[in-house]
Amino acid sequence: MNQAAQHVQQLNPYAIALCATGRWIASRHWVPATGGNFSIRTGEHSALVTASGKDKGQLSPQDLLPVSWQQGPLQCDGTPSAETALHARLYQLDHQIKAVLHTHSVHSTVFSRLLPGTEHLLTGYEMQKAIRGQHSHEDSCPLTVFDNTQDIPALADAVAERWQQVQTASALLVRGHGLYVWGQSLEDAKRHLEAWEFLIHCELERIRLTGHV
Ligand SMILES: CSC[C@@H](O)[C@@H](O)C(=O)COP(=O)(O)O
Ligand SMILES: [Zn+2]
Repeated sequence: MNQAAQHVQQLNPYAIALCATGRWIASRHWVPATGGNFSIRTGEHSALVTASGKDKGQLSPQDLLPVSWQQGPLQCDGTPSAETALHARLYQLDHQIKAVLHTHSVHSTVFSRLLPGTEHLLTGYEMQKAIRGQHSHEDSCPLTVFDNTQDIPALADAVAERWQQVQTASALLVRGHGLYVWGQSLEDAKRHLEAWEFLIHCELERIRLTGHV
């Protein structure tokens, strides 16, 4: 087996795990119509990233493309997610991040459009403790909101500028677009995704019932 084939084989367990995660996310209806993208870190300056335009619930290992930013600019043989620059920036901002999941659920999309400002402070939910670093329902956890743009490097810059706040939630919202979560393992990222979807759903119900954002 040549070196390239060996490298691909070594990455296979990561790819298989991410494909299974994609099926679970799709079963929750959080990645309709090819929306969303996922990645898993494979080194200090590299990750496997979903190929652009794929159905994220029907991924196979060859749909996960090795991407490197070792030399600065992103390098990949193929067309990785249109949002790869944001994934790479998250890995650069925190070396402990091992997986990034981006979804387009109805709840996160609608919720992001109801928020007037650039952050939403969440407090009072036991489920907050599913977020790394949150220890009590009495804590307040800021979920940072960014305006949508097709300029992903600019979005990545905006995230870096507000990283101190953004990192508290292990998640961020892009208005009218969707949710990004990450974790120190794939399981961590999955837990953050499920917890944030639950919290966002609760907040939407609260807003519906009270009329107050
Ligand atoms: C189906 S439109 C969604 C895309 O514009 C984008 O936001 C997205 O999440 C998926 O893009 P992709 O390039 O497949 O990773
Ligand atoms: Zn998207």
